[in-house]
Amino acid sequence: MAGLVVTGTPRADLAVADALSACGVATVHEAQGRTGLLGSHLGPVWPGARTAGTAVTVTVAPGDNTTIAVAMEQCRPGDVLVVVPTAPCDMGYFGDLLATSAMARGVRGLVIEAGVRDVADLRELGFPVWSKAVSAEGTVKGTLGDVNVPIAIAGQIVEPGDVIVADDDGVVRVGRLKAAEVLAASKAREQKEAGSRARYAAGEIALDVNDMRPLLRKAGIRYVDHATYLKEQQR
Ligand SMILES: O=C([O-])CC(=O)C(=O)O
Ligand SMILES: [Mg+2]
Repeated sequence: MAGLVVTGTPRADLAVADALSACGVATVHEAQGRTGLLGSHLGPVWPGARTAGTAVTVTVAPGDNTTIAVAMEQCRPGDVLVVVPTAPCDMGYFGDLLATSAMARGVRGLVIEAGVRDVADLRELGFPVWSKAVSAEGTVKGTLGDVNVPIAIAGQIVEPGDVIVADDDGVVRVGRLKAAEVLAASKAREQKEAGSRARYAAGEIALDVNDMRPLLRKAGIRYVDHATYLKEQQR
């Protein structure tokens, strides 16, 4: 039965969320063992959007945004709304009015596996949104979903209070209790990449920076000069 609103959900540490945001989605995804990435069909509705915060999870009935209004009351500064319909329906559940309300409550963004509208206003407001679709078609009100229960969205399970990190590359979820560990791994990866970047800038190529030559030999790579290649073709 829908209509459940769980209150008092523990949240991940916002300082850790901010530090993960500085590392970026790609680094965080790699650092947590290439897990947690939401499907690439969720993209930023305006370029340059970047956020991180703690998930307030929301299920909505298809074509009905009632539960987003219910969830807004549960939001605290630093939260990110993570919304999925209980059956696919890409209508515009969220626009500039709900964004204005969210910003007033300190909500840092929206991730939704469905549609949003008023995109020019969302960009103007600077409210970051990652969605599956843009649709001017509005939703109705009256049927309930749930707030702050675990949800399946874009191929991942998101638990309320998890860290959500989102930027131009997509959206990644980091488990609340793993966040500090993933941050340490992300920082280590950033340091390693800084070393690689310096070598690339100095003219080295990936084959050497990543020590790939033994791997190529094992895979059977063969270099032939052009004349030999032609002769081989004529055989
Ligand atoms: O009001 C709605 O249903 C969604 C919307 O367009 C807004 O938030 O501005
Ligand atoms: Mg609107």
